[in-house]
Amino acid sequence: MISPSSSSGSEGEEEMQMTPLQKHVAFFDRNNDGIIYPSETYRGFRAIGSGVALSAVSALFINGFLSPKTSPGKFPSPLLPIYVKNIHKGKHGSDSGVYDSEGRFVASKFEEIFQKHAKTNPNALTSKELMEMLRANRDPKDYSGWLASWTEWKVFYMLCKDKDGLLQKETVRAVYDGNIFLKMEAERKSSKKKA
Ligand code: HEM
Ligand SMILES: [Ca+2]
Repeated sequence: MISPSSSSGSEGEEEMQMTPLQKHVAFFDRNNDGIIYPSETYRGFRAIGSGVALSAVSALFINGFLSPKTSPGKFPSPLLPIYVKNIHKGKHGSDSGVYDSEGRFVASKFEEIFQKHAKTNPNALTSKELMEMLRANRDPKDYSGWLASWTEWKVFYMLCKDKDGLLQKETVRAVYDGNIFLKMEAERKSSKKKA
C-alpha cells in the first residue's frame, strides 16, 4: 500500500521505502495493515512498558488528533483510524524541524538540537536543557503545537532517560526512525523472561 509501484513487493522492500516518520509510527501498526486503530496505539504503548493509564490516554488523544488529519475521506471516522501513509499530514508546529514536511529526516536539524542545547554534555540533554529546547522551538501563539511538542518530548524523556537523567543523543536518533520502540519492546520481553 505504501509502495504501489513495487510489483514483487516483499515486506522488507516496503519498509525500505517508508519515510522515517512512517517508521516512527509503524511500530504502533501492530498488524501491519497501514492503519493504526486506538487499540493498536494502546497495545504499542503497553509493549514498550507504559502503564494502563498513560497508554489509554495516549491512544485516545493521539488517535483523536491524528485520525482526522491523516484520513483520506472528507468525513472523519468515529473508529479513529490513523493512516500511516499520510502521517506527514499529522505534523504540528513548534516542533524541532527534524522531520521535514514529507516526514524525512533532516540531519542538520538533528545536529542543531545538540549544538544549541546540549551544554552540560555534548552528546546528551538534561531535563533543563530539554525544556530550553522546547521553549526555543515555540512558534508564537501556536498553543496546540506547544502542547503537542511538550507532550511528545516529556513522555519521551520519562520513558527513555538514562540512570543519570540524561537523554542521550543516540536515543534521540533512534526515536526518529522508530528503532527505539523495537529496542524497548525487546528489552521488556527479555526482562519479563528473567523475572
Ligand atoms: C511513547 C511513544 C512516543 C514517543 C515517546 C514519541 C516521541 C516523539 C518525538 C520526540 C517526536 C519529535 C518531535 C520533534 O521533532 O520536535 C515525535 C514526532 C512525531 N510523532 Fe511521536 N512519539 C510516540 C508515539 C507516537 C505515535 C503513537 C504516533 C502516531 C501514531 C506519533 C506520531 C508522531 C508524529 C506525527 C510526529 C511528527 C511531529 C512533527 O514533527 O511535527 N508518535 N514523536
Ligand atoms: Ca493496523
